Amino acid sequence: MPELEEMALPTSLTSVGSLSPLEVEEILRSRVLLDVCIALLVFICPRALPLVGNLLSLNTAEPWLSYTEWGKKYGDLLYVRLLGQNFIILNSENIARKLLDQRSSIYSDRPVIPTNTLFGVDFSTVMLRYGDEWRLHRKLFHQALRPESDLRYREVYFTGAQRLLVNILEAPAYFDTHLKDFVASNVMALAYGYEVEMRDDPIVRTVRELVDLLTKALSPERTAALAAFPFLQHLPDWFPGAGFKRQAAYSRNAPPSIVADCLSQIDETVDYDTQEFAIKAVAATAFIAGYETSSSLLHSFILAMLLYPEVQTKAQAEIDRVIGTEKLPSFDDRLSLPYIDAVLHELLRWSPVTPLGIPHATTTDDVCNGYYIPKGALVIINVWAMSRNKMKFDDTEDFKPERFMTEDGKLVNDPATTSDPIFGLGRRICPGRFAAEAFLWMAIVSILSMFRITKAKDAYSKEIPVERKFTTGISVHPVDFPCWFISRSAGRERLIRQL
Ligand code: HEM
Repeated sequence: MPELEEMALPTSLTSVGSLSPLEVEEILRSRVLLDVCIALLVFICPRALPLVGNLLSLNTAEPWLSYTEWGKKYGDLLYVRLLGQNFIILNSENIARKLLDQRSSIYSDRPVIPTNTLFGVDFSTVMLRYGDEWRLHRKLFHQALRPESDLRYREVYFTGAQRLLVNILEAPAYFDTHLKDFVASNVMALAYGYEVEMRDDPIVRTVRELVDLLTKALSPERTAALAAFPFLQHLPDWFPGAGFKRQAAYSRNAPPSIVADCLSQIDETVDYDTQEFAIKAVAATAFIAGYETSSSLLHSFILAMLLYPEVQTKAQAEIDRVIGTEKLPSFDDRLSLPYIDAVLHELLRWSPVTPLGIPHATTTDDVCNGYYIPKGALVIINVWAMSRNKMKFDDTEDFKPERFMTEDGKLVNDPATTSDPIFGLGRRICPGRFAAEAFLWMAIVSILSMFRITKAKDAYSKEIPVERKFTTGISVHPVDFPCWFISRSAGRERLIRQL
């Protein structure tokens, strides 16, 4: 494989970790890093396609298991040069905070990834280069999704959770679809103030298919198929709300949403078109960025409850003790339910949905701990390794909410759930984190209050084993598994059936 020679480190750079071609190959076994690389690789050098084929044939099952090893083997900062592109991999939270938080003016760009343009999603906040357009997007997100705005959406999350429970009661085998619909309804409400139908909403279905396609698009083997879907370049027009034009007055009476908030704040005297395009883009991004990540986490939550029934029992005991067995939990109960918050925090740690974050890029050269980091380098946040930091957490593969509880049963406050590296770092940190953690909490507490989740049984009444397995890609999702939902409260069932 002669091309691998090119991956060796150039002597002009002070290498962070000096890797032999074999070691580089080992790192490339990670399918997720590969996903990032391939998109760039095909862009930088189309002739590299045969190499892409070779790399894809590597054994890539459970790639993140090796992410924890990188730090141990190569240190906190790892440098890989691949076909002319510099990759810096941050393996520890300390170093990541030092660079991305404290030197955020250098580390807040994004690499140019050709799939975005091909799929017509280059408008998305997530992949915008560091500059004025991105700043305008962040301002709009901040107006709509800052922590104080959360209160306005509580009713939406609560109603959505009740619908989720009804859907699971009626068609438990499709729980994954119901979880996705729950997330979709929240994100649609956040973005557009749009109230989705109880089940199988046509707009949600269309957008869900699109997001599925986009998630797959980031996987390298699909790159070749991109040119086949030029219609996706018209993506923003597919979204509800895209038809609005100069309706700022109308929006003031509309339900709260990103679009309504932004329209009501629009400055009609300056550059209206730029602002209007940014509002559409921000709303569409909210769906793309929030949907897959949040529904994957909820699917992982069900998996964790199956694999750790003792955690489920403890959480349900807390709910029944605090609110009784007849009432449905609401946000007013949150402070009295610390263990449920610990479950949420542990879920984020146990199942980092984007194990290598979303790559940042440097805007100028930098030096860190005596190492030279070049301008334009791709900066990968090894979230997986951070969540497996043995200095911070013991038994890292176990689901143990107790690690976020004090001995006297209080929640450990520091750090807050929303500052978990799963939401990224620095200026590009996820602006949807406050909303996401609120509606995830609502879903978790509602499901636990209503159902005992157990392993499914086969025709011989034998439990069907469940394993913790995830798909690969830039964001990961648990592989489908069967399970049963057993109603635990006739009183609660009556309440939600009144809907
Ligand atoms: C649990 C669910 C979620 C997770 C785990 C998550 C995770 C992330 C991560 C890792 C990033 C990249 C941060 C970085 O570059 O350092 C990100 C960016 C982003 N997320 Fe989220 N996210 C979630 C939910 C949401 C929701 C619900 C929304 C919107 C309503 C949202 C909107 C965004 C946007 C707009 C960006 C791009 C920020 C930028 O590039 O400046 N996310 N998210």
